[in-house]
Amino acid sequence: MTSIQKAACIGGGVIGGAWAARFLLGGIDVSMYDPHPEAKRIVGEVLANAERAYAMLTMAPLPPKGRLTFCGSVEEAVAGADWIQESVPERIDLKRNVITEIDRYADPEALIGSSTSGIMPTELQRDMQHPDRMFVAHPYNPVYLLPLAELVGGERTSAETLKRARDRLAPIGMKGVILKKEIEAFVGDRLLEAIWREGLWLIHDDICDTETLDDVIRYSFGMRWAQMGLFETYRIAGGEAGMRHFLAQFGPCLSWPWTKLTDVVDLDDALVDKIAAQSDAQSGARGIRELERIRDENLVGIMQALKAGDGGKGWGSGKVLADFEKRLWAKGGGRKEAPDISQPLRLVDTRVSAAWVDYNGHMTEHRYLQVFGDTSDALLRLIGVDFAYVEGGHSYYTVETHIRHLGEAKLGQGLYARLQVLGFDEKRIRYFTTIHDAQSDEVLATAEQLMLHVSAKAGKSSAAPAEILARLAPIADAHAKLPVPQGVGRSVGQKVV
Ligand SMILES: NC(=O)C1=CN([C@@H]2O[C@H](COP(=O)(O)OP(=O)(O)OC[C@H]3O[C@@H](n4cnc5c(N)ncnc54)[C@H](O)[C@@H]3O)[C@@H](O)[C@H]2O)C=CC1
Ligand SMILES: C[N+](C)(C)CC(=O)CC(=O)[O-]
Repeated sequence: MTSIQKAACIGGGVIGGAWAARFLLGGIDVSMYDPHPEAKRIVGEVLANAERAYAMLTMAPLPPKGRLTFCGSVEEAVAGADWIQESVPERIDLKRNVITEIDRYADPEALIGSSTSGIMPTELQRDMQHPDRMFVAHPYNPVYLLPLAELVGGERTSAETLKRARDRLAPIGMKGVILKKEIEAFVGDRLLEAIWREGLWLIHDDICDTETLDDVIRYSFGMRWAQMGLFETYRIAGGEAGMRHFLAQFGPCLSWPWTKLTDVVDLDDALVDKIAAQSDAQSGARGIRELERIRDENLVGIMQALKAGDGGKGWGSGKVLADFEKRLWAKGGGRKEAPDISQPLRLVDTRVSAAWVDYNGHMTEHRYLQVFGDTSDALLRLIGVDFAYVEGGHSYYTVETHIRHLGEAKLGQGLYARLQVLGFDEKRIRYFTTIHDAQSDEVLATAEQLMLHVSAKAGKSSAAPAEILARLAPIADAHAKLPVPQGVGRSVGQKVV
């Protein structure tokens, strides 16, 4: 699979800045051109929020962050780039001129994507010398978290270009979907436009205010749509008879007056004032960056939940995240330098994400187990029990865990975990892990655990092969020289009655 080596972002506002963050956090150098006098500050703030979100999103080893360079011209920015993303304002004349300028200076092999929300690529590529490599890559805000890009070719885009674009997005955790034909506003914005139009009418006609309308979405079908789309959801709504029954039952409603879709609401001053005032009352107490952070925390939580879907394989955007992490582990998970085995192994560094915090305002108990589990996985990778090993039919399963909670961890707090091997034989590994506050090193929790080597096919324990045991033995020997950690062998000792 090919990957992007160097990206150029032309336009660094809401979308261009977030594309830059997606590339940079994917380890890709970015050259940015945006004449806005505050472009550096704006992009810097978007990037800071993106880095915060990634710290919560994944514990897989991200590549070293790419280098961001601000350039004085399109020509300078596109030099050496193999993916160029145009994200200037939604005006056809401006976009066409910018894309034609990109085309003039870019490497002929470079891919040129436009972030346009609705202009047909045929319109945008009209004046290009090499239009075959130009397409729409329509992303969703925030680009650094939401994985989708609609890939749309124009009359002169080659089919190969769209395939190459899709392949290059996967390594940065994105899912490119190729549309069969171009159409204004593509698929996503056609659907959003319908709901947006209807929403404006509902406010105009005083049926509800903006807050009530948003509540209707987020407490109901908005939650459904994060995990299943329109058709799969309605198939289920058809009951056992499925889609045919759904169409038979609700088809006739389509000709009832359930929509004002074809009418365009007049956005006159009165309606603009009304919507702005309601929106201020709803959300004005918080700044945009704060709202972005809240949105990002929620999205991270949803994506992590979806990563566990479908029996742990990942579902929807959670599957894209799982695949992204698989690639990261395959690339960077096997440590380059051997760790210092004379001390308990520092195997995981992480941060408390919003989804980990419970009603007591601190990290909830099962997230400790998640960090302990991630630490066990890191030990296994270290001794050669990686994805390929598991796919080969063998693994280690945890069969016993005793956790002690000694301190609290709060939202955003940095944590790290250290693991000491207590003993092993051909089937078992016994070990002790401590979770620490990254600032003070204070121990917040400990776990004593036992893992068993298994043959997944046979469904029972089996002896680990010699090469795995040979990697484990020096660690266990070194750790045997360390003092036995406090808490080893503890059970729930306090008598309550
Ligand atoms: N905001 C959104 O939710 C989404 C927007 N889009 C699309 O992304 C594109 C950009 O939209 P936003 O980022 O929202 O707009 P924005 O207004 O936040 O950013 C546009 C940026 O382009 C810069 N710019 C203006 N002329 C330029 C030029 N000649 N060369 C380089 N930079 C120039 C501006 O200084 C500004 O920073 C549009 O095509 C929009 O339809 C796509 C998906 C979602
Ligand atoms: C409002 N918008 C048309 C610019 C929205 C998009 O294009 C996609 C999104 O992120 O909602």
